[in-house]
Amino acid sequence: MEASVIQPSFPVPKESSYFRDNPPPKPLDSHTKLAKVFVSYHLHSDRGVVLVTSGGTTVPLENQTVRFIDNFSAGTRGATSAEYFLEAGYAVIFLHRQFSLLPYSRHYSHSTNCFLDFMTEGQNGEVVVNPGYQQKMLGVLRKYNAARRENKLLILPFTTVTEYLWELREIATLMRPLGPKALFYLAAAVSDFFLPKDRISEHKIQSSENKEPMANGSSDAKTSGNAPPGQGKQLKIDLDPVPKFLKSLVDGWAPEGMIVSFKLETDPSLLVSKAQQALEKYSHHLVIGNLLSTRKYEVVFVAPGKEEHWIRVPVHRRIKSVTGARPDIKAMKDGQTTEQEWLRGE
Ligand SMILES: CC(C)(COP(=O)(O)O)[C@@H](O)C(=O)NCCC(=O)N[C@@H](CSSC[C@H](N)C(=O)O)C(=O)O
Repeated sequence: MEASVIQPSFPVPKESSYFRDNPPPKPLDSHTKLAKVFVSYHLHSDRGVVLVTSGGTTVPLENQTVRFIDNFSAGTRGATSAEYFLEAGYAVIFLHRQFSLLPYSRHYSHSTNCFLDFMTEGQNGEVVVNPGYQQKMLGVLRKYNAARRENKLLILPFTTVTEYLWELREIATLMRPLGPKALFYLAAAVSDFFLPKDRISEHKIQSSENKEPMANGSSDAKTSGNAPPGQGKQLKIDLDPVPKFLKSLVDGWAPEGMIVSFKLETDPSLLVSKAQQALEKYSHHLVIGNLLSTRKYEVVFVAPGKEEHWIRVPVHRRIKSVTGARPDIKAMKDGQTTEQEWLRGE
């Protein structure tokens, strides 16, 4: 199937119509109750609370979702930053894409750095952490247990962009009494487009000729036209733009909070200007710009009235996330590779 996205011809839906037409997620009530108790506890402890959002949002193509459009994010930025906020004394609400990386457990995930690789069977059949990892793992475990013991970390999941926006609005509104002690650190990779409820197929979109009629007669995500012989039908998807919620966050949901948002680009020539545009458009306190290819090693801070400020991890301290390889400084010195080529090779 070929997919081609038709640029939306609809005006951006206003926030109220979006939340009217796209029902709240089922867990919202329970999440809201947990967040309310959490915020109240830290409000009375006079402690700052950070809402860290992390991971990518999905746009389902069917109600009984088989296919969806995803925004790239492993959750590393959000999970790592949450740990630093906790160490700085903040309480953290970690609103994350379900199954993406979490604070502390991110060090020993199921895939990279698989936790089973650090364990062996002891003499009495007990599970033992290999001596070489005891110190580091103990440090992570102590911080994790302290965050839980002191009730300083609340972890809430989302999956779709609609779930994310409902959760963000509810939690931001609950944080309003914190005033300037509320901080929003928006590292989640949020969809700009979505498929409205009234135009989504109930069942799996069929790719063959004998496709089921669309559940409600409409068929925005539909197969039509013939692909080259021997292939299935083409899939054409007509998406609507998601409301510009970053503005609402400042104007309505949490007017006194401090807001840090992220701008993700792939074209270096666009990054700073797009981050500056976002800063002016949304009146945030800081926009952190990053490129997909170098996001682990460099970011640019764009703040009102200040020159752009780059922060870079020195080349010799960089490790490839997948292979764990360290940079080939000699090859770079010999001109056999450049830093950018090395970075892109990860
Ligand atoms: C996702 C990453 C790159 C981290 O990666 P992992 O460590 O692998 O998790 C993060 O640093 C980031 O840029 N996050 C923000 C990405 C993003 O979607 N930014 C939006 C702004 S938020 S979506 C804003 C909405 N459309 C509106 O205009 O209101 C953008 O660049 O446009």
